[in-house]
Amino acid sequence: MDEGKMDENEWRYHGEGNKSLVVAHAQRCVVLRFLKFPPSRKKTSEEVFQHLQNIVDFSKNVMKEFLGENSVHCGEVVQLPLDFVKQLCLKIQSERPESRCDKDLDTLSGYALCLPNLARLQTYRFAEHRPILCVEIKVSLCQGEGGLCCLLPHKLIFICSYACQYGFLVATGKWKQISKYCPLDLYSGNKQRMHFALKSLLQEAQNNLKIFKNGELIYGCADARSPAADWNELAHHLKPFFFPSNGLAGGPHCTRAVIRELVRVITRVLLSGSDKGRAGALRRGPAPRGPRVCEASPFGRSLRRQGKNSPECSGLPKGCLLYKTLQVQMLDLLDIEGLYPLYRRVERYLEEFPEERKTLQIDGPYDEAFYQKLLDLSTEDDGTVAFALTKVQQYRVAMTAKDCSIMIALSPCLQDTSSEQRPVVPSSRSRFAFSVSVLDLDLKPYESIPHQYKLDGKIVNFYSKTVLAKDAAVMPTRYKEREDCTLVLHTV
Ligand SMILES: O=P(O)(O)O[C@@H]1[C@@H](OP(=O)(O)O)[C@H](OP(=O)(O)O)[C@H](O)[C@H](OP(=O)(O)O)[C@H]1OP(=O)(O)O
Ligand SMILES: Nc1ncnc2c1ncn2[C@@H]1O[C@H](COP(=O)(O)OP(=O)(O)OP(=O)(O)O)[C@@H](O)[C@H]1O
Repeated sequence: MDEGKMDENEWRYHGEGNKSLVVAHAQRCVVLRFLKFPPSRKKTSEEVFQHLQNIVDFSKNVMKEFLGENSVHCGEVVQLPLDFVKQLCLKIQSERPESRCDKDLDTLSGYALCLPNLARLQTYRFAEHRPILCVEIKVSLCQGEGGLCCLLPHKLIFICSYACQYGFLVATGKWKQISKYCPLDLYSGNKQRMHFALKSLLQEAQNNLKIFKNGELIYGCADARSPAADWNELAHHLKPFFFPSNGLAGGPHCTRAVIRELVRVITRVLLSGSDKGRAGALRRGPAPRGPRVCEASPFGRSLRRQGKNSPECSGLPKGCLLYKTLQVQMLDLLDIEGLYPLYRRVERYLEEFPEERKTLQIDGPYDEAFYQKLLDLSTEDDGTVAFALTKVQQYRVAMTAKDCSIMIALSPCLQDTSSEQRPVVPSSRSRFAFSVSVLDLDLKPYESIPHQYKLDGKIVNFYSKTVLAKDAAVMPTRYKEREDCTLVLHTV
């Protein structure tokens, strides 16, 4: 990219989250990822540069190590002409969803990240000329055992932390309605449960699912408050990919068939082995944690009705990206209640020795030494700041993996599949070359720990009150269906 000759007309709005905004080049397979800040909180150019460089270093030295070379794209920091950034900002403003406009794109520093456009191409080296379908899944919280345990009249049940949080977010108005999606189903490795999770995401995409065709968003909410998407329209877009040469008639039968194919292909891709990463080698204590069954998932409830109440072992193949992200999510050997006192220990130390913040690598550099310390999974607290710090850093990395997105790109194979350079996944009427990547691997800031602690307290409070008050108006429908809880016990 020639940063000297930038023309805003060659770039278009692509998407944004809470902290960054992405624009894509109209012809080339690259994106620019800008930071966003609240209007009152501007940062200096040096701070923005350092923040972006930290993102690159963390991807390169930590996440690439854990998740593998091919799944993580670190990108590079680029400096752009300020005039270009200002014009670009004006050009895209009208396309931004209203709910994201509480923060402004950083137009002052001139720095951004340049990354491959994962919605358009499959690997860095390979420029695509074929149609590309791309599915982005924000996996969301999937702690092995995080969540709430409730004591019912006859049994103890478990609600995963995702369901707890979403029940809370629906009640507080952030999301329209509770989704049937449960990360524990997606991470179960059981095909039926994974199909159910993916269909649930397709029904209620919220901020968890987006589908792009040739780089354009065709499905999923650009805005939390967008109306529900239409399966018939989605099937119309997908039909040429999954039923290329047959005259499958339109209508509900066709829609179902196309959606079923999509769900099957995505499941196969998610279960496929990817390149090496060291997450699988993370040593754990005697009882390995893994996804169990969540009461809030209709699938989980039906398993319980069949008497399959005990946690299932994770059936994910070790080489697949889901397995590796799960291992990183489980780096938090302590939940937030256990971690908070350790965070306070580090805080007290920093209050006394503020100059130590740098040596402790609280805000970077995220280098090889930082990575090595993450591998220490000991749980015996010797009362030191070093122990507390390791747990705090592991917690931050685990939170990052819980909030990342997986991007799956599918491109129909040419007749001669033997010439494919990449792995191939079959569907019933076609074959796709595919790639799987991970997005949004920005390390959660140290300061997010008190936020998590407060949020956790609010969620527990919300559930205690909701369950105990049996408030039919606030209680999500699927909790209403079951017996009332007599007591919400504790977070686990
Ligand atoms: O605060 P939470 O738990 O609601 O999670 C935030 C997410 O909200 P969600 O629960 O998915 O609706 C939030 O997602 P949205 O912006 O709502 O799509 C972000 O992922 C946020 O991360 P960051 O601040 O951008 O690093 C997430 O913040 P972190 O807590 O992971 O830092
Ligand atoms: N390299 C990329 N290629 C294609 N699309 C991308 C790329 N990086 C980001 N995007 C798109 O831009 C969107 C916003 O990016 P990202 O998730 O990194 O933002 P964020 O503000 O960090 O998100 P969050 O709110 O989850 O923290 C993504 O959902 C994805 O659709």
